[in-house]
Parts: sequence; C-alpha cells; structure tokens
Amino acid sequence: MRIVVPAGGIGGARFLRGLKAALGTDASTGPDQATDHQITVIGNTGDDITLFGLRICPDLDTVMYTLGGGINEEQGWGRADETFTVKEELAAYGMKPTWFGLGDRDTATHIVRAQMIAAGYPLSAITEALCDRWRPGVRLLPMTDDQVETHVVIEDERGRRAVHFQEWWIEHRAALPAERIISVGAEDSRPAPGVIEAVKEADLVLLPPSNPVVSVGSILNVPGIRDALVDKTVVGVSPIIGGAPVRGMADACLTAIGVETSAGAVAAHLGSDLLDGWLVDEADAGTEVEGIEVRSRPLYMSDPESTEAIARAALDLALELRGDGGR
Ligand SMILES: O=c1nc2n(C[C@H](O)[C@H](O)[C@H](O)CO)c3cc(O)ccc3cc-2c(=O)[nH]1
Repeated sequence: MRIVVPAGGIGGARFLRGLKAALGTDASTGPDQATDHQITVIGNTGDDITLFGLRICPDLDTVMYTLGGGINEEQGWGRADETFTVKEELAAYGMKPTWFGLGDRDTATHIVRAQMIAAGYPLSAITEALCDRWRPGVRLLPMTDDQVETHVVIEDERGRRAVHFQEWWIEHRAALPAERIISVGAEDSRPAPGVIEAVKEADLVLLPPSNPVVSVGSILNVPGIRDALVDKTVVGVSPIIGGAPVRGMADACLTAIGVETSAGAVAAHLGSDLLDGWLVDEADAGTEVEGIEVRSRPLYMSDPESTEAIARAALDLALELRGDGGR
C-alpha cells in the first residue's frame, strides 16, 4: 500500500513511528527490503532557518532522526547524547543569536547540508543523501526545493516587525501575539521532485497531528500540493484535544489566523474538500464537521503501543472511506 504523509516535526515524526509499526513491516523503501508498503513523507520546510552560515531544517531532521533512531526522545527534536560546545564557543565570540539550541552532533548534519547546497544540490537530493545514513524507512521529501520560510508579524516595544518563526517560537515561546503568519516565498515555490507523483500514486493520505498552521498549513501553501491532495482519500488526526494543543503552541498559531482552538475548528479550517475523515480524542466525542466523517478514540501518543493504535485507526478509517475495507 502506498501512503503519503504530509508532516511537520515532533507530532508528525512520532505518528510516523506508529504508522511503520501498524504496517507490521519496516516500511522501508530500500532495495534491500521488499515490502508491500511504502510511506512517502512530504516534510515541512517552512521552519528552516539559516544561522552561522548553516541551513537548518528542523522538521526534516526531526523526522529523519526520530525514524532513524537518533532523536533526543524527551525533547522530540535534536540529537540524543548531544553536547553544545560549538554553541558555547560561538557565544564566546559574541555571535548572535544565542537562543537557538545548536547541538554539536546536529551541527554535522547542517555542515553536510551547507556543503551540498554550496555544491549546487537541491534540498531533495541533500535530504536523500542524509537519509542514506539514517535509513528512516520512509521516503522523506521536502515540500519544495525552493526557499520558503515561515515569518511572524509581531508588535512589541521595538515596534511592529516580522521575525523568523524560530525566533518567535524559541526566543519568545510564541507568547508575543502573532498578528500574521506568512509563508515567505510560498507563492513562487514549486513542489519538490516526486511530491505530486507520490500523491497521485498514493492509495491514501494521512495527516498526522502536526501543527495545522505552520507545519501542515505551510505544506498546503506550496502551489499544487493541496490541489493534488483533494483528489485522494485523506484522514487526519486532530492535534487539539479538549480545546488545547497536545504539545507545542498550535493554539498561538490558530489564534493568529483567527481559528478557534478546537478539534472541529481545525478540521473545518483544513476543509471538507481536503479531509474525508478526522480522528478526535474521546474528550471531543460528538464533534461534527460538515462533509467530514469524524470518529473519536484516545489520541494521546503516550507510548509506542498507543501511537501504533492511533495510526492503525487512521489507516482503517481511510480504507473504510475509500470503500475497500480490505487490505
Ligand atoms: O524549543 C526549542 N526548539 C528547538 N528546536 C525545535 C524547533 O524549533 C521546532 O521543533 C520546529 O521548528 C517546530 O516543529 C530545534 C530543532 C532543530 O532541528 C534543531 C535545533 C532546535 C533548537 C530548539 C531550541 O533551542 N528550542
């Protein structure tokens, strides 16, 4: 079965780990492992940032590290067994910013990426090369090879200005109200090679509980991707439980775009032309959204078993809505 998963960082990566388990085999696309399942991830690159001459791709790296076994499990981002000597030395030189948690092991990934960018490789080729090491067991495609960055318009004592999403997210903890969230460059961007084809060939599409604005939303902002997805059976998993985000600060993002922080409002925002099915937590049982089949079940991805069960439920709902309950 060919499954496409547009994904952000932490929530998306954990859901993908559960999906691989639910499929029962290591859904590897590697030639060495014949399998009848193939997962293609369309990774969000709107969080990407250039710092100290390095191009950092948080959501691609989080998926790659999580599925490849190198993630810092408690944090959900960055490498396990990390040290921060480079970060400390940069600060000693007075380099800014100091708020970004640049780890030494993680820096090697960014150096490889920066070197390949300098040699003219597109982000999709670079991501494939990095995945040769990590073997995530999915095909990881950036949403685009073009530069698209999420910037946030805020107003504080320094006046009204746009800051990079990472500054708003990490330095300000999204506490400063975002007047606008913009995918800078999205209108001129094109889907990365293989993205549209993967969607067209997919048997079904699953939307993990990623941030609906800055992760899933950014992917949908790349012209052509949303149009391709609406033709497929799409089932999403709500990132909001009982009126609050499961993790992160999706509520601050939803408020910025005038969407209520509720499982139903997020589904309605994503649209009934895009979503065929929507899983909500039991706390939100009874949620109804026009044109979308809503089902409730426990949605906390608290351990591998519960995460696998959530992925299994999303898969089963998609197969049901496709009209072939079979495998
Ligand atoms: O809250 C933080 N998130 C950090 N993140 C997470 C990141 O800001 C967010 O996870 C995504 O951009 C949003 O999903 C990092 C991710 C990376 O891949 C590399 C470094 C960081 C550093 C931080 C950090 O210092 N603080």
